[in-house]
Amino acid sequence: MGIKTGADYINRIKSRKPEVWLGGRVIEDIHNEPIFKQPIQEIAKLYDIQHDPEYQDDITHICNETGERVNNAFLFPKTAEDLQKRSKLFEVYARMTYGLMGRTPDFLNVVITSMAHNSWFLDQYNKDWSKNIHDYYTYIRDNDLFLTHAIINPQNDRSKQSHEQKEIYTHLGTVEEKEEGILVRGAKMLATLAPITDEVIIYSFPGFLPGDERHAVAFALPIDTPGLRIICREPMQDGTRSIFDHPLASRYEEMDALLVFNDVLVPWDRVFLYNNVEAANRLYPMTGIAEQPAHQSGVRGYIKLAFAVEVACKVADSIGVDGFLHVQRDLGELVQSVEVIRSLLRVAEYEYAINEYGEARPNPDALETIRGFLPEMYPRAIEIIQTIGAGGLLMSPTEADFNNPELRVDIDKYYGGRSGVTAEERVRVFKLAWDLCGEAFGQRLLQYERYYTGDPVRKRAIYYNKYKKNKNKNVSMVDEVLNNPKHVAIDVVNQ
Ligand SMILES: Cc1cc2nc3c(=O)[nH]c(=O)nc-3n(C[C@H](O)[C@H](O)[C@H](O)COP(=O)(O)OP(=O)(O)OC[C@H]3O[C@@H](n4cnc5c(N)ncnc54)[C@H](O)[C@@H]3O)c2cc1C
Ligand SMILES: O=C(O)Cc1ccc(O)c(O)c1
Repeated sequence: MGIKTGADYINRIKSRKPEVWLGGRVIEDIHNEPIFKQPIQEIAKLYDIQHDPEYQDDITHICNETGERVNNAFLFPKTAEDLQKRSKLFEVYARMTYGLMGRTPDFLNVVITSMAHNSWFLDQYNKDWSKNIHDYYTYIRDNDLFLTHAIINPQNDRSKQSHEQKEIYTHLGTVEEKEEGILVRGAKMLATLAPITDEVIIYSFPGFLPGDERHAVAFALPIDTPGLRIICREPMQDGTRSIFDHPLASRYEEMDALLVFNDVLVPWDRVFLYNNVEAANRLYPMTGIAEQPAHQSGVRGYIKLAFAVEVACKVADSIGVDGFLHVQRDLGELVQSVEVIRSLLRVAEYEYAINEYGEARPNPDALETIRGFLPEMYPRAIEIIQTIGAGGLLMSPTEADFNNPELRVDIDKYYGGRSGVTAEERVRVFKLAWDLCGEAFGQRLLQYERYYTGDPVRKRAIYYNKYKKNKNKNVSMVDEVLNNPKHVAIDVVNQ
């Protein structure tokens, strides 16, 4: 067992019956639901290219343990070469989806790999937990499964801890221990792509306090486990819009969902952490599940930013405005922002460190800096597309208009771009741009970039506080220039 095909993935979707709610109804046939059809095809492509000689060596390897070919997301990174192999996988998957799908299978498969690789951490608390994550890693690696995750509590009252919410099981928590496992109840968000995945893993960002014990759990389950209800947000498209009119929104929408656990049984062998506030708070910082997937996020974000920047340049060129100085200034800024992220990724990959457990981790400062700046650079790219495209972004005729011969003459005349750019060429670029910068689809992509890795405000504050702590340990240049006699300047004024 090892790499699977797109058809294998689609067959798994067909055989599962998760309880998915969308627009007030239960979706009986996920595979044939128009809203999910195209995204399923996009994920299937990622499975298929594992078998394509053009990509295979870049994104898969032979597993030492089984001798089977498996995806590079399952590699325990021990060397710089391993990090490069992973980076190549992230880049190939991101290029296939233009960085617009954030939670392709590589993301969570890297999370699971990282947890399993660092199972020494769980060992300190409970040997069963570390065995469970190892077995789970082997299971998803060998069956090449696709996961979603939900690590945030629903936004009820953020001024209170989980155990202080109005009702005790608003945030997901353990109800009781059973012979077969633990019974869990309550909700967790925001599970991207949940309806079209195989499994879900639950863990949490740190933030538990004493009293939150019942909420301090981590586990994984099949997505169609009885009692697990998936409530989808309103779709950004209806699944019937044409690729001509919505070249991106018609293909790359990632559904997001709230997960409600109605007394769901988690078998003991799927429990990775339970009833332990300290372990739950340390899981994220200690098991590499911040840095390793942040490498994926960084590469994917780089491709998405580069794509948006190319769209901005094409919009400007197609209507002949890129000769104006202020437009060149804005486009130059965007091209440089792509270079900043590309350079940070190189630092992350080349200035890696091997920890005492033999795991290679990309440079965390470079990754954290990407996390800090992408949520500013990507919205800026979108804003620049909006200001360069201006009114024209709203004025594109539809595919049906193009197909009507009575209108076509006017369309060809009045919708053409600068010399050499036909009406169809210009309109197609503008429709692409509108999907990114105007449509609800594009607004979600923006929101994703701001929040996929947590609240950017608190992330920056945490980073600053870490810097301050380390800075105090090192020699301060300011103290040195003021106090070190070797560096004190001769006081020429008073001499
Ligand atoms: C499109 C999209 C897809 C996502 N996909 C996933 C996914 O697949 N899986 C997953 O688990 N998560 C996913 N996330 C969720 C993501 O992890 C959260 O959005 C993120 O952690 C922020 O949490 P929140 O949205 O609950 O915002 P909140 O934490 O509620 O923040 C709301 C506002 O209040 C402020 N605030 C709240 N609490 C505090 C505090 N204690 N101190 C100071 N300020 C505070 C914040 O600064 C912010 O301005 C996704 C998010 C988006 C937007
Ligand atoms: O922080 C990152 O950039 C990567 C990331 C995002 C969301 C997660 O759930 C996670 O474990 C890691």
